[in-house]
Amino acid sequence: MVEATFVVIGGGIAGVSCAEGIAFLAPEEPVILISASPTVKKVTNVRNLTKMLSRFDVEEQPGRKVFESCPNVTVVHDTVTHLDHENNNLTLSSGAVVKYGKLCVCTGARPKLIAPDNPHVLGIRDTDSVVEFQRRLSSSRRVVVVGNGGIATELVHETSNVQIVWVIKDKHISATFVDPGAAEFFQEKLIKKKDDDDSPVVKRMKFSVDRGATSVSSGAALGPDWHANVRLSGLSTDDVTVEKCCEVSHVHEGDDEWPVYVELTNGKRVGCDLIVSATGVQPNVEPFGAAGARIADADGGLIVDWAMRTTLPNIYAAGDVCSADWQKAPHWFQMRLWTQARHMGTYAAKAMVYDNQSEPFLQDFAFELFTHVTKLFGMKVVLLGLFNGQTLNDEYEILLRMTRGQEYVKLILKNGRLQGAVLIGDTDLEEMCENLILNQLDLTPFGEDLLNPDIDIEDYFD
Ligand SMILES: Cc1cc2nc3c(=O)[nH]c(=O)nc-3n(C[C@H](O)[C@H](O)[C@H](O)COP(=O)(O)OP(=O)(O)OC[C@H]3O[C@@H](n4cnc5c(N)ncnc54)[C@H](O)[C@@H]3O)c2cc1C
Ligand SMILES: NC(=O)C1=CN([C@@H]2O[C@H](COP(=O)(O)OP(=O)(O)OC[C@H]3O[C@@H](n4cnc5c(N)ncnc54)[C@H](O)[C@@H]3O)[C@@H](O)[C@H]2O)C=CC1
Repeated sequence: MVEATFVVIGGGIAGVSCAEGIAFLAPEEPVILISASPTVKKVTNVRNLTKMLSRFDVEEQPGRKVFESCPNVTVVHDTVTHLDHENNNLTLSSGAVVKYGKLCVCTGARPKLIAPDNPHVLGIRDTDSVVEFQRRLSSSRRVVVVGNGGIATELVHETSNVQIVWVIKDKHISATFVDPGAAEFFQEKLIKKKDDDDSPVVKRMKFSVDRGATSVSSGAALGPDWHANVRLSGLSTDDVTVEKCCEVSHVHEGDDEWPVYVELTNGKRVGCDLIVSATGVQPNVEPFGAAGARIADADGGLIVDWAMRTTLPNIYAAGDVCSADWQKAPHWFQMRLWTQARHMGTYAAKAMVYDNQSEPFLQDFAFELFTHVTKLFGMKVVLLGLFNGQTLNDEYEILLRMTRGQEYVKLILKNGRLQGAVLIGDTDLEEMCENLILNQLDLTPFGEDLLNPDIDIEDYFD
């Protein structure tokens, strides 16, 4: 049996940030990081766009290299198969037993697939799954993409030479991140230009709305721009058909024409070579058995309090595997994203080191405001605060500014105060919006001038 004061499970962003944080705060204490993946994720090149909004790169590196400057951290490449929380120990697939003083579970999540046992259904999570997708796509004429979140949006934009049937539950595309107005704005962006092709490729969009319808592998999740160096190309010509307000009701065996068919709740039957299920994630809690299930919420995430503590003694959790269950700041909520995985991992380290010590510690400022920067359809997208009016029960006003093909700015206001913002394109408004959400200044005197491009509103607030 090996033993360490601190043990972290998971070599993704949350686990590595947690182990790095402990190594910094408690350099004399032994730390063991256990990762099922041979490489671990290292956050590099952090660029702060505002006080709270940052961008970074993620590199996959051997664990030894990532922690070469942290002699108290040992990286073990193995899989945890069992937790004995009464005796504070873990069993690994090699049979080894690791005893912990404090444990942080950062085992991430895996794709929640619509038909997990069907060989024609694929989920995207780690490098292996992308390689598999790339291989299968290269011999595909038509792919059905199910889901309307980040992965589906990226795939529809990034793949070429293939017919795509995009099956979404909602009335508009990319609904996880944007409203119908921004979705409309993006449709024009489906005219894309690929580096490997001199002429622009025009994506034709056909929409079909059924208004009556109601609406795996052990690697770490991919990093930013994961598709940048991967050629995702099929065997046909570009064509995207969006099937709105519907779901897949059945997956049927194929015939001479198509290897597989999906039946949709709008009554259509679509033949294809491959189905990508981009339908969200499911936290990895299986190794924690009945105890894990007891301390998880309905979505399967390990419930954590404001100090990232689960309800089991000495066990913390961070990143995609956990479900935040504390009195949240008015403009923050959880989404399973890498900035949150990083903040949670770093903050769990602080909680693990300082818990039970007389020195009190406060919750990190990162949990005051939801921030996310990403790219959708090749455009910069910044999401701040209650960007979709979350928790406001439709009691808010919207201020909108749009320049076709260039920018889309949506501000969410309640009682004259800014609650959230969607900033698409190079708007340069992120800092101002962040400040206005945090300080809750009454903006009523400005009216619509808040978004008047001829008035430099930032001068008022500096
Ligand atoms: C295709 C794709 C694109 C994405 N794009 C974005 C984006 O643009 N912006 C964004 O913010 N987020 C994005 N995300 C989400 C982001 O990647 C995740 O939220 C984040 O990486 C989660 O980090 P994590 O450390 O919690 O989990 P993971 O990265 O999943 O890491 C979990 C780790 O735990 C290990 N593990 C699991 N079980 C065990 C076990 N039993 N024993 C030992 N080790 C174990 C795994 O090997 C892995 O190392 C994307 C995700 C995907 C899949
Ligand atoms: N740019 C970004 O920020 C990106 C973030 N991600 C993150 O990676 C993770 C996985 O991404 P996604 O799978 O896109 O998850 P997601 O949670 O973003 O979206 C899931 C989508 O699937 C739909 N869905 C769920 N069950 C369905 C069903 N049975 N039939 C049809 N549709 C169904 C939901 O309505 C939703 O649109 C998420 O945590 C996501 O936030 C992924 C890619 C890019």
